[in-house]
Amino acid sequence: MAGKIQSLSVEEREHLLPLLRNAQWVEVVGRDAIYKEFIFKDFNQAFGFMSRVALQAEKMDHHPEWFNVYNKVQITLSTHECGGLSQRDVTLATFIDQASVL
Ligand SMILES: C[C@H](O)[C@H](O)[C@H]1CNC2=NC(N)=NC(=O)C2=N1
Repeated sequence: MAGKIQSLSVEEREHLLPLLRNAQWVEVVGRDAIYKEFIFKDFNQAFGFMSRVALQAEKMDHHPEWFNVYNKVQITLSTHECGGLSQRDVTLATFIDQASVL
């Protein structure tokens, strides 16, 4: 197994959280996690997006918590291993944003 995943440091948070907020990710209240809602034209678009994210999540071995109804996909990212936000969440969030506009 790879080394322990580190929670984001205070300095990393000061740098990264404003970037995530600019991209409409919000910090979850009461939990060290980020959340964003995506709305698509229809279920087909939403599920295509989810398929792209699923393949990447498997590659990264880092998986979103998500909820889908029809054209809506709500996603929460956090790293269980460190009990909060890690660089992996930032990397996956960036991928997810790119995958949402394909
Ligand atoms: C055993 C497996 O590698 C771990 O449970 C992985 C899988 N996917 C994961 N996904 C997320 N979001 N956080 C984790 O800590 C995590 N750990």
